[in-house]
Amino acid sequence: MAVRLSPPPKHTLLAKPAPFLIHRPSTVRSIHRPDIGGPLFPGSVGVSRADWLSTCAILSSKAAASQQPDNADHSSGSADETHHLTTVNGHKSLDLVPIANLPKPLTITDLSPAPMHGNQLRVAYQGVPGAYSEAAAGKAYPNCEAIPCDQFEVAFQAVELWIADRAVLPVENSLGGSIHRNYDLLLRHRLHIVGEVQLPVHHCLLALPGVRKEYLTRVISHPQALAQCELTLTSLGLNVAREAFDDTAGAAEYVATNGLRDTAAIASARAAELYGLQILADGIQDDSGNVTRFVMLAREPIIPRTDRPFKTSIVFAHDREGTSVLFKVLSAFAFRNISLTKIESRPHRHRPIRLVDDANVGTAKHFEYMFYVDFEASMAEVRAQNALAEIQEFTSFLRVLGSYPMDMTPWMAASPPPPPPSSPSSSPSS
Ligand SMILES: O=C(O)C(=O)C[C@]1(C(=O)O)C=C[C@@H](O)C=C1
Repeated sequence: MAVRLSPPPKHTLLAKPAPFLIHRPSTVRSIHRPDIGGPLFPGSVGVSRADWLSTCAILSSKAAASQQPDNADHSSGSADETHHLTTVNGHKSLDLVPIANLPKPLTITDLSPAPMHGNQLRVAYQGVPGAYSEAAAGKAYPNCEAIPCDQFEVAFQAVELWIADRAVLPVENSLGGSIHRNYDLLLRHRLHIVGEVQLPVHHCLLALPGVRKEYLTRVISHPQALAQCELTLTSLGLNVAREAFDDTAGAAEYVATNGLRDTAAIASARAAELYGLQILADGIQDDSGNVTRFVMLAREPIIPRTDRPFKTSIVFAHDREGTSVLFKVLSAFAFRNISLTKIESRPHRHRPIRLVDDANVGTAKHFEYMFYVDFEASMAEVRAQNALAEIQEFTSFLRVLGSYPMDMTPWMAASPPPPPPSSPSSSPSS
């Protein structure tokens, strides 16, 4: 059963910010922890699971101590965030399309006690079967049972409530940039990043059989997919409106179930197969090397190691005037020869604006940010521990989101997609 949170619009680009609040009083600065008998980051390389868990817990507790509860938001954020669009049920469907057999995405109201399951790993993703996120789940966890969820938020909660064991969620695309919604949700929820997977994304223009490009008046898809194909759509000479949809495969399903002959969807070849659509154009992403990076989330962190390349993701905020804090943070990595692979800033929802009073020139309004940084080192390395210990001295909030193996799989633009994982209705759990 798929009961939805609220009757959502079919498509939207409107943003409603998620009002999460997070702040730690600036007095909590010391890295010396008498309660654990020493410094936060012990200088030993081989951390035990208990050490690592307590390190995470300590960092997390700083956030938890000052985080204000907020359950009010279940809606979408900015244009490249997820939107509350419904998949289309109960509409006329094509005879050839076995859509009724496909699993329906989980919704907030489905998040009740975990169902019985076998020993197959259950992996939550956002979207419906045929979404790139489903393929990413299959690449991250071959042979998993992929569980579709209608929103990113639901995928987080599915893991927290033991309905799923893992979630695999997109965080950035090489053309479209960051998926901001998931950055915000990483902070609001308590899951740990335990891995990453990079998926080549090969888009197709899909329409009902017999439909020609000239018939099209609109193209629907996930905002990221629309952004990734913008130039190609124009060069194809399509004079069409672009409309945002919850996920690429959901857009394909919508075209199919509603018999729309003036609308095409941007989605995967697998979505074409699942929903009985024809491929009008193949490889329409603006760059053949288009790739989306997904993170794997779990309730427990993994023990960081040093025997293979690791990446660590952190988020921090500071409450000091001036510009030097960011410089100091970056220096803490640079001095230790630690490469950063990503830096992202998001509004500091608790204190988005700081007024700086300058008697001579008026009142300046500075925006405040949460900074997300990924760096190439394992938390089992002393240099990473020392870098974070130093950073904690001049930040007001610091949390390790995860320390996890880097995705080192060789990647070629033309490589075939991984085989799809099984889904609840297509293969019984063992
Ligand atoms: O809509 C899908 O198929 C998704 O899996 C989502 C998503 C995204 O959020 O960026 C994932 C990969 C592609 O970059 C396009 C869309």
